[in-house]
Amino acid sequence: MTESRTGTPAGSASPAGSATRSARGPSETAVSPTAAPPPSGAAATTLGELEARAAGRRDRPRYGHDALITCDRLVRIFSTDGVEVQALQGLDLLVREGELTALVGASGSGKSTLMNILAGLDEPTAGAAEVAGFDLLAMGAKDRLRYRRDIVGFVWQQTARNLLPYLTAAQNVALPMQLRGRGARKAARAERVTGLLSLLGVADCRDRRPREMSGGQQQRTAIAVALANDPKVLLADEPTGELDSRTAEQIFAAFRTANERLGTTVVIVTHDQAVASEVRRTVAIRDGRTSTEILRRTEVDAATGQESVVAREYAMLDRAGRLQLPADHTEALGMRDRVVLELEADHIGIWPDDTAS
Ligand SMILES: Nc1ncnc2c1ncn2[C@@H]1O[C@H](COP(=O)(O)OP(=O)(O)OP(=O)(O)O)[C@@H](O)[C@H]1O
Repeated sequence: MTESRTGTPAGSASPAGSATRSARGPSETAVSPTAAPPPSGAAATTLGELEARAAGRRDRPRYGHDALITCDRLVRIFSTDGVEVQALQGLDLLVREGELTALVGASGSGKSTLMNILAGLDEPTAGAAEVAGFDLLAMGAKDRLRYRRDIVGFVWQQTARNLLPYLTAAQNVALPMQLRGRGARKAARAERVTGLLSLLGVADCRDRRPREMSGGQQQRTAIAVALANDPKVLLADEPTGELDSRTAEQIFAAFRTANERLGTTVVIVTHDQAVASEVRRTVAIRDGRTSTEILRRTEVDAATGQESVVAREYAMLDRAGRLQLPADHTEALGMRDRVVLELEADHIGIWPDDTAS
């Protein structure tokens, strides 16, 4: 430990803060390019340099420019009987087109709140949210309707909520297309219904009503309904919550099929660890913010040619430079309230507050 370390509240470390004192190493500029004072004797920053720096910032691509879903410091506050609950507390999330992402998190962490906002069913209190070019805070009633009909499809946990009980599977799938009321003719619609039901493995259920189907068949039909109008994004909130683990696996396979065969971007909220570990990207939400992310990739052993999936966990650094440290890490080292940071050439060290004892 050296004097250059900076105390920072534990669980929300701000590396940008540490760079101001620990000004050394190649990563210094990447962390806080403007914070370090010029070395003594160095020429003061010229007006030209300042202008060039400002122009560089102007020309930087905007946050989320290449993402299909962008949540930028999203806040949702619920007020009931004078009590405020901050369900989302500045959540950042980017999802690129074609991704299949699982969202996990403890009960009450804000997952459903986020899904309802992305589905266009609820509006955030502050921040920005954009999906496929639709600004979810600014869109009017007409755009909201078009957004919910054409851009997003939704599958709920409760199988009964996804399908109309008095319609057959085929009629349920045809309904969103009929409600859209333009484009495809009747024959083309019927062909799409048949195609979706067989893609999802429930062609044999086409003339059955929901009560004549198993829970798994109902959820697969629900995915077909959600895909009827060829949405860009398919959202699902605990879609396997009411199913046994084998059926849950089949439902998850159906989401994967939609993702791989139709190119639909899929975001699934799940408690099911087996489901979460099946996807390439799992994002964890904690206290209304994205906290950690697990990325999985396939590696091929150069010697044996054998393939294996390698998972790596990342902590999220938000746009304000805040880093959420996993609770098991901070608890293991007795980190509370403040930690000590040190900027090194290729990493930032974090230590428990040595004045605490
Ligand atoms: N309509 C509402 N009115 C008041 N508070 C709400 C409302 N909806 C959600 N909340 C609160 O916001 C917080 C986040 O809730 P949310 O349902 O998003 O969590 P979750 O992560 O989906 O939980 P679970 O896994 O149990 O479904 C909770 O404290 C919840 O009580």
